[in-house]
Amino acid sequence: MDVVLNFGAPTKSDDDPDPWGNRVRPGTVRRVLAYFRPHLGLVALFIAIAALEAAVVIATPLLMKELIDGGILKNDFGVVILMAVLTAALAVVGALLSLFSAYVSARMGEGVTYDLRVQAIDHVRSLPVAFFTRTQTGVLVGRLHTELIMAQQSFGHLLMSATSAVTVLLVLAEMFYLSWLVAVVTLVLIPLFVVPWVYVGRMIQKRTGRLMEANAGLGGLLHERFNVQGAMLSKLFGRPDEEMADYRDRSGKIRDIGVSISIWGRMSFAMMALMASIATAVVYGIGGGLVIDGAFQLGTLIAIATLLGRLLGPITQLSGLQETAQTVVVSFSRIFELLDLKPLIQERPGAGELEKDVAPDIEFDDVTFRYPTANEVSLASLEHLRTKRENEELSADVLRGISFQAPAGTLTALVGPSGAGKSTITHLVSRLYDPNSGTVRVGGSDLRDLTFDSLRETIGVVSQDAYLFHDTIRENLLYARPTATEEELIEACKGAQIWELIESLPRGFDTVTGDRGYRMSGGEKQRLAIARLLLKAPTVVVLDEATAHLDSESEAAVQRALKTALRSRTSIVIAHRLSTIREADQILVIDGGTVRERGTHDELLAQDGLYAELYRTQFANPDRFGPKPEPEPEIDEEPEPVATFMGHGG
Ligand SMILES: Nc1ncnc2c1ncn2[C@@H]1O[C@H](COP(=O)(O)OP(=O)(O)OP(=O)(O)O)[C@@H](O)[C@H]1O
Repeated sequence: MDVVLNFGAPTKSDDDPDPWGNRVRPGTVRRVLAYFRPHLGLVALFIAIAALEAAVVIATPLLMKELIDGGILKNDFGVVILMAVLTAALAVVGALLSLFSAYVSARMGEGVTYDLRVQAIDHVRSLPVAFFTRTQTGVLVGRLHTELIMAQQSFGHLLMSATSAVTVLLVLAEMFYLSWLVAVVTLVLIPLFVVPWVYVGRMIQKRTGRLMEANAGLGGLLHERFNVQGAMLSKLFGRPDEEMADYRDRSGKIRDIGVSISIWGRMSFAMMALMASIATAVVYGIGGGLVIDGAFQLGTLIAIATLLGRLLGPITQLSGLQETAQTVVVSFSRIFELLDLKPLIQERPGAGELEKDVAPDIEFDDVTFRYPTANEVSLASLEHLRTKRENEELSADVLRGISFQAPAGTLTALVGPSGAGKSTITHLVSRLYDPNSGTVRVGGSDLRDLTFDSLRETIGVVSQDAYLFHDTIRENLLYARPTATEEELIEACKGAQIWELIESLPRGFDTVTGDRGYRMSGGEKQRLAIARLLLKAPTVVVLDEATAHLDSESEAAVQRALKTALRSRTSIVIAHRLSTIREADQILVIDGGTVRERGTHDELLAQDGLYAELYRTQFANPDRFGPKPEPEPEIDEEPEPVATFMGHGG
């Protein structure tokens, strides 16, 4: 059953180059069939209904034959009435059967699509962050949604083709039974009918592909230009006349293809009607002669002509069978391609849990790391801009032999030049990536031996540009802990120095924020992210301090918020502010992927090495480490036990 087919994406036109992965891999058909195993009952029911439907289709002409030959021509009123009633009853049965068949095929198709969709979404959810950094969101969503719908629709057509095949066979058999001569003539006529039909179908399909592509292109452009940042950029830097000309050009293309599709569509209808009329004329011509010759009676001729009418629809359905089957296999294959992408970071069977509410220590033991290749984490077909060279291209080691210990409840500051590897170290702490060699341990356990749940619970991350969902402030906060009470939310916001702002908003926690709605400043967003962290109450905090130049009020607020957030937790901070660096229990100076120097602020200054140089340059260039904090906020509070913050381990 395995096939190897060439294909372009179902939504693309023939001349669209599909750079990689454009082959259906062997085994796809078997895999598609496997999805039907749970629905075998429905499959059997569907086949039974298809056979019954076909039987109804061929029974009606026989009744008409009897009505004319046995009733009208013999002046038998009773037979006429009986046959007319039976014909009407069969029509009702046929209509009910076709409804039932539509229901069963939809249940089957939707069932298979449901299984595939849930499986694909679950799989994508489990992929590491590296996958999402490479893939284009729009293309990924298209794969999970649009292409799946296409698979389902094509699959529906395929099922209807199965019914059509049974009907065509039975109708032809009956025609041969009634008159082999007329049946042979009909068989000769079929190719004359099918060939132009297939040609017109291809024309329409090609143009539909182009239309979808043109629509997707315009849609993508509008999506990019009409979001907040895009609209702002285009207002500040855009060239309105040229941009409008581009929109007009694209819209014009969509209009032209639309016109062409509707003409070809009309042509296909006209052709169908024409061919049906010609075929009927031929059948009546030959059949009429045979009736005059006495070869068969008038009723038989009417029955044959009626059968002919029932033949043409299913034949057109079958003429697209190969293409439909190909679309089904291709669409499924593209989902399978995604399902076959192994997550680089996986939870080991039998993985353990860290002790809750106790700040653990963190240890890097001779860690070496390079970012994975494109092929290791993603699919070329989901990235528009991947070059072939990138597939296997190995990056240089970004971290080399990193070893350090961050004792429980202490603050470790990472400093160093841009591109030194500081963010990469934090990525390994939160297990966004695994090291290529060496070990990262939290609370004495290799991260690879811990469950994802335990890691999520233990480690809280605040990035430079905190992401907020387009939702209310309340929902954004509850995302960290859905069970938090109103009081806990307020307490967290107070700790993060953001409560005053929220309180001043007319709708308070119910203010909608995120990309649209109330747009928070950089400092406010980071404080809200800190509130989220306080609610989650992790025992390890990974923080990338904002480099953005905050005004002194925001700066002080963020600083106070951090003091609460980091208290008694084991913290790894990419530090940009002198105040944070001075408070650190140890400073690691990262340079070229190695720990170049380590110690406290005073020790490192005394060494007069890279740190001392960075320290000096930050005074020359305050933006690097944030504003010069004069006077510096002092940390004079004693560390508190971890579980004191709202009783949730913080
Ligand atoms: N996904 C990636 N794939 C390949 N290389 C990467 C990737 N992310 C980062 N790098 C490279 O790894 C090196 C270390 O990057 P990293 O972001 O850890 O530096 P950093 O010290 O945090 O820099 P900065 O202070 O500017 O944020 C850089 O050379 C960077 O270009």
